[in-house]
Amino acid sequence: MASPLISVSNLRKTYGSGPSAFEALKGLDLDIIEGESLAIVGRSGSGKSTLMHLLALLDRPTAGTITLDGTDTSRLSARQLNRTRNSTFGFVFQQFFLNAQAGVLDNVTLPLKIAGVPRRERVARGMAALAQLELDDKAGNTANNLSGGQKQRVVIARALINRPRVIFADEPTGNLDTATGGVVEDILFDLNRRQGINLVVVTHDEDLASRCDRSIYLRDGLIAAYEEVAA
Ligand SMILES: Nc1ncnc2c1ncn2[C@@H]1O[C@H](COP(=O)(O)OP(=O)(O)OP(=O)(O)O)[C@@H](O)[C@H]1O
Repeated sequence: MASPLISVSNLRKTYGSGPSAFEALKGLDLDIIEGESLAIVGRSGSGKSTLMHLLALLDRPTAGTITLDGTDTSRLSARQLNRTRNSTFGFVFQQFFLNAQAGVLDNVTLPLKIAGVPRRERVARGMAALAQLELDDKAGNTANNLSGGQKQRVVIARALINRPRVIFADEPTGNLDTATGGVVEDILFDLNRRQGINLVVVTHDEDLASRCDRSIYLRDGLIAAYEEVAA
């Protein structure tokens, strides 16, 4: 069997301390295999976003380990974590997190700017990413002047700009109508199949979950069930 890209062992996350402490994750074990698509599902409050934030190295666990490509991430400094996140992961969140006043191209190339890539290369790679999402004609627009589906495609272009190994998507179609959401889903699964980019999707949408290779169901901070979807 292929070695896991991300391996999680006895993962725990407690928010707060003392009497108000809340154990959101209670000891999870999970391997994410290179190239797979994984849905994280479960009721509100079951720990889905907490798990995704930890997997994406946006937050640190209270206990347990997350190994990325053989590296124990607890050994990385804040700076190394930032660099690893920026170079390895792309993010597609429900609320877009676009700078509404900035241009589409500037939004898409922001991760490259953070990484110190020179402007000429930023523009070339940004335009290529926008072309991939059929948005190159919108490069000069401000992000505000786009439809919901176009905004989510800009977010995907930005997620792709660093050629990520994993895209983390939190309710990626939550703010979109069914048809537009379907287009965004198709783009994400196409990237997974054609480019081998891992997808980790938090969703309440059963249809979206069923398109993933595998789902895990969280209940009260633990994995209650695993489900493989037949190819
Ligand atoms: N910063 C925080 N401080 C205290 N408790 C928190 C914090 N973040 C999350 N929690 C609690 O941890 C639990 C899990 O939250 P989480 O956001 O991971 O759930 P979720 O499954 O993603 O929920 P939803 O589907 O509603 O987004 C919840 O009970 C929540 O109230």
